[in-house]
Amino acid sequence: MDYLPVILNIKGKKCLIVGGGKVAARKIKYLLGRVEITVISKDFCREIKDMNGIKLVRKAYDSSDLDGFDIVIAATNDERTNKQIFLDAQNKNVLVNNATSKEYCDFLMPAFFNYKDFIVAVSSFGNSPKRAKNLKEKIKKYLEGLDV
Ligand SMILES: C[C@@]1(CC(=O)O)c2cc3[nH]c(cc4nc(cc5[nH]c(cc(n2)[C@H]1CCC(=O)O)[C@@](C)(CC(=O)O)[C@@H]5CCC(=O)O)C(CC(=O)O)=C4CCC(=O)O)c(CCC(=O)O)c3CC(=O)O
Ligand SMILES: NC(=O)C1=CN([C@@H]2O[C@H](COP(=O)(O)OP(=O)(O)OC[C@H]3O[C@@H](n4cnc5c(N)ncnc54)[C@H](O)[C@@H]3O)[C@@H](O)[C@H]2O)C=CC1
Repeated sequence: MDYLPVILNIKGKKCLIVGGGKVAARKIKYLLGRVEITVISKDFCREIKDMNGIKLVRKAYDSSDLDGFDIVIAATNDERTNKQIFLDAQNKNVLVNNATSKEYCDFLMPAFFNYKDFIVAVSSFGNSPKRAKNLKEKIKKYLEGLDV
């Protein structure tokens, strides 16, 4: 497992999300109000359309779309496009997360929650995101009422 857990400082980073469905919407919410966000997609779900403070660009992904960004999240439902985004990002030194393949990610998104002065995050190294989510929920319940 060639992974190292880190806490990424995203302050001032320019973030691109490719894809406009529910998975993109969830990942946008993690960043919303904290960084500059652009979303490129062939179409956008209602939840994304209703978000304030993000730039929406209706188009199919193209390699030049990455220019000027620090971080990209590939969240289309087309694995080939997401893999292409990963390859382009590697070429351009853009940090990349890919919603359809752990193999083509620089970083994975853990299941996480804020707790008091902490953040608690759980990863299955991409092997079982649903179980990571379930474990997160159990830890959350366990911590309720605990004095840390
Ligand atoms: C590798 C990774 C890349 C990344 O996205 O960063 C990835 C990849 C994939 N996820 C898939 C499926 C699902 N993912 C979720 C949920 C979450 N997935 C998240 C992270 C990650 N998912 C990264 C690894 C995390 C780790 O290390 O464990 C969470 C934790 C964080 C977040 O992204 O928000 C978030 C919980 C948020 C929360 O609530 O806390 C659910 C359940 C649900 O949506 O409720 C399902 C349906 C599962 C089912 O139903 O069985 C598929 C198959 C798609 C398909 O087959 O179509 C792939 C692709 C593949 O596995 O190759
Ligand atoms: N990582 C994760 O947490 C999870 C990942 N998934 C996977 O993530 C993928 C996306 O899921 P949803 O958001 O539910 O899909 P969706 O079908 O709702 O949305 C896909 C979006 O990608 C856009 N798109 C497709 N090709 C494009 C291109 N070439 N250029 C620009 N935009 C393009 C579409 O217009 C659409 O807006 C699915 O393949 C699913 O299997 C699903 C659940 C959780």
